[in-house]
Amino acid sequence: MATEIIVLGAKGRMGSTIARLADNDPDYALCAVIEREGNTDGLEVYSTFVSTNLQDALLKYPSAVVIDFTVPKVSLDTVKCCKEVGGKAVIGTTGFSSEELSYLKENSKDISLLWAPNMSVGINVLLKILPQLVKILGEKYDLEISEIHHKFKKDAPSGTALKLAQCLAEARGVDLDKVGKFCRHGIIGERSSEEIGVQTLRGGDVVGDHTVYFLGPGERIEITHRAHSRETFAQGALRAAKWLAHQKPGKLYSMSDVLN
Ligand SMILES: NC(=O)C1=CN([C@@H]2O[C@H](COP(=O)(O)OP(=O)(O)OC[C@H]3O[C@@H](n4cnc5c(N)ncnc54)[C@H](O)[C@@H]3O)[C@@H](O)[C@H]2O)C=CC1
Ligand SMILES: O=C(O)C1=N[C@H](C(=O)O)C[C@H](O)C1
Repeated sequence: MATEIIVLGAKGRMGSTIARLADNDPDYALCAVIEREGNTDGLEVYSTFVSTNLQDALLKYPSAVVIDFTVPKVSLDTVKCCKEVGGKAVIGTTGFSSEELSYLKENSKDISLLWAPNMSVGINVLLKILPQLVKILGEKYDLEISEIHHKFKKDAPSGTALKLAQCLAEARGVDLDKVGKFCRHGIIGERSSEEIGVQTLRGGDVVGDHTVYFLGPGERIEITHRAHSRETFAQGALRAAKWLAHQKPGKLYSMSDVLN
């Protein structure tokens, strides 16, 4: 049976990619496309329910999974709405504060909720193998991350870079809030061995590049993931929705649960 989908932020770079793919794939039924008020022009191309109100769409299609790639404030409202009406949601939005992420976790006890800052297979496989590299290479290898994104991106560092940094910190058994180095400028002194640097570049139309560096004595390893197209994230989001449609609430799911 086709998985019913509601796409929120349907005119965005990600929302439009997801809506187009879902509309052309018999495994999915695009039940509704939602945009902010004053920004729905052109959405009639999908021949589906067009609205500025998620609650209306969820009441009409109670079994549908909401896919939300918008901004943090809107995604928090999505969670609230799903809780009130009884919906499920896949959230790809990044830039949440730690309090906002706690809100997602808290509500995942009551609604089926998945959040992942990067829905590509490649990044999620990388997250699985990084801890092994950290442990094998040991303390002599300094850990750094860089990310490049298009000039329209609003949050920094990227959600993926933060997730990668979190993964490295956990593998080393340290607290990212203490060892994360998000800016270097001026006479900063020598690098400490425990710090994990995260650097941001912005420009042009880069879809999303992430590099993890292991900088050791006499050598270095650089592992780079480059997204060639937003379709790689969109396919991940659709796969996550298909999976989430059959999950009960209980925890804040992530892509590692889907790809298991
Ligand atoms: N998890 C992942 O794999 C990925 C996550 N992202 C994240 O997804 C988010 C969106 O990225 P883009 O699509 O590039 O942004 P975008 O700015 O192109 O799209 C956001 C869309 O949300 C709409 N929107 C705003 N308020 C709304 C409301 N109240 N109701 C309905 N729609 C509303 C906007 O009008 C816009 O069309 C960002 O946080 C980005 O970092 C982006 C790519 C992949
Ligand atoms: O805003 C984007 O474009 C992207 N955002 C995500 C992030 O913040 O990590 C994922 C991807 O790299 C594209």
